[in-house]
Amino acid sequence: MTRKFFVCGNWKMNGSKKSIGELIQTLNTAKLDPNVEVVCAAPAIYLELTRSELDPKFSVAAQNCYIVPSGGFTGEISPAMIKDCGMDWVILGHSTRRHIFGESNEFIGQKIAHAQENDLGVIVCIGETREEKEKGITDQVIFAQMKAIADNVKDWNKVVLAYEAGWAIGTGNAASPQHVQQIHAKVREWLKNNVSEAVANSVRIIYGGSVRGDTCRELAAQKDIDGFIVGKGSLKPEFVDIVNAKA
Ligand SMILES: O=C(CO)COP(=O)(O)O
Repeated sequence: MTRKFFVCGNWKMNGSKKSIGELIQTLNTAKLDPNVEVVCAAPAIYLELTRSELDPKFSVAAQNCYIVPSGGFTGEISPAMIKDCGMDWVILGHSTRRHIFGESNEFIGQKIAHAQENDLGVIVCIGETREEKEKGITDQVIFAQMKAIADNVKDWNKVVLAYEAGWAIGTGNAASPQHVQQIHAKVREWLKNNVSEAVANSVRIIYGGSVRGDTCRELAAQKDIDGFIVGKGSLKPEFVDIVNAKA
């Protein structure tokens, strides 16, 4: 089964009209591997600007959403609004959301269910913190996250799983290709045992945590690494090299 390589630039809370405009120019004119699906996740306030200026061959993602269509939820945006403004994807469960904003597995599950009801693609992040890794509970943490995800997914064709080594995010040092491959293989095995073999074979599992132009090729060569979610590296021209990691 071939899984289309998937690279998401997660801009997080970065950029301005000027810098985003420049980044979009770079992406629109770059020579990119046509076999790669590329998604840019912009801050909510720049979503429409990004969608209108970025070449239609790219998708655009929101970085979060809420669990109901509308109402008295100051500061939140809904999947219906994200769709209404022309986006196809939303990132859910990013380690920022889990560990700075205290989102639980259960809450992230509710977000997944509601985003799917609105036909939004979901890029769902899983992964362990440094503390959890040191305690030796990585598998336990990831499988609990997977259970909350699987309990809420209706359409696996619209899910991309992102394994983010929490301890590698923003450090400049990615997890080793061997570590990432091992975790991705375990996640696939979990899917085979708890969802189905077809889903285990078809769902894309991408890696995040200090992916850089110079280290992405070795990661991309691993058999269960189907792409990347990229923070800092997605704000620079280097992102083009990461998209082209398999070319
Ligand atoms: O959190 C990440 C992507 O969602 C990774 O960020 P960095 O690539 O900056 O480590």
